[in-house]
Amino acid sequence: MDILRVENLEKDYEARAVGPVSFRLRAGEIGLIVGGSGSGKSTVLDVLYGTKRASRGSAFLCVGDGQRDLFDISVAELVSIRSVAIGYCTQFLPAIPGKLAADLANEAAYAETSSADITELLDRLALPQRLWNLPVSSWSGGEKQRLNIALAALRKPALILLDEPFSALDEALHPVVWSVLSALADEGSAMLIGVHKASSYTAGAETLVALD
Ligand SMILES: Nc1ncnc2c1ncn2[C@@H]1O[C@H](COP(=O)(O)OP(=O)(O)OP(=O)(O)O)[C@@H](O)[C@H]1O
Repeated sequence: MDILRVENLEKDYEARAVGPVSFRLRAGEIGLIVGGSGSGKSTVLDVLYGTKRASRGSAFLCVGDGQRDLFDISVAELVSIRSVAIGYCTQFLPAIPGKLAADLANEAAYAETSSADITELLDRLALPQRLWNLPVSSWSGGEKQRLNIALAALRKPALILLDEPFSALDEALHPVVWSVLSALADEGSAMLIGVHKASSYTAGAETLVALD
């Protein structure tokens, strides 16, 4: 089943930045948007999340029993759809001063998620306990990036957008993060990941959009 169907997405700034781009993403599929710096990966993810407006095109997302065009809905409906169906891991976690990882994780998790499950996930992502009671604003870039992924993994939305999820991580952590993303896909979340290039650890993910 297609969870997302994008048709002729275009984004212009002063000049054309992206498109037209069309692709489909199935439930449980990991799809890549591949392209060099400045090719438009973040722009595609931003317009799907609604932080930027598409200039033309459609993006049909399965919501409940129907489909909604993310480019043709009210702000209120977009906010409501995001809260249940879309997660966005940007390259940088906008940390609220004073917020602890434990607070963020508890807010993201469903009521039935046990604290042992949260602990296990943070451990798997190599986020040791010594960090949990430190404000997230003091964490390193790579630690924040992994926490962002942990928060998405706890929410398990139908669609997760990830912008360069490996950019601040050393190579040893790439398969660690990939295994968490693969497990999420196995549970049914579809993922769209912007990366500079496909690599060995992204094996199994299809390149849906090649930009340049
Ligand atoms: N608000 C804006 N106004 C004008 N041009 C913009 C704006 N935002 C992005 N661009 C341009 O659009 C193009 C695509 O940018 P985008 O950030 O999507 O690229 P990217 O592939 O994600 O790059 P990177 O890998 O470096 O993060 C770039 O040339 C960028 O300068």
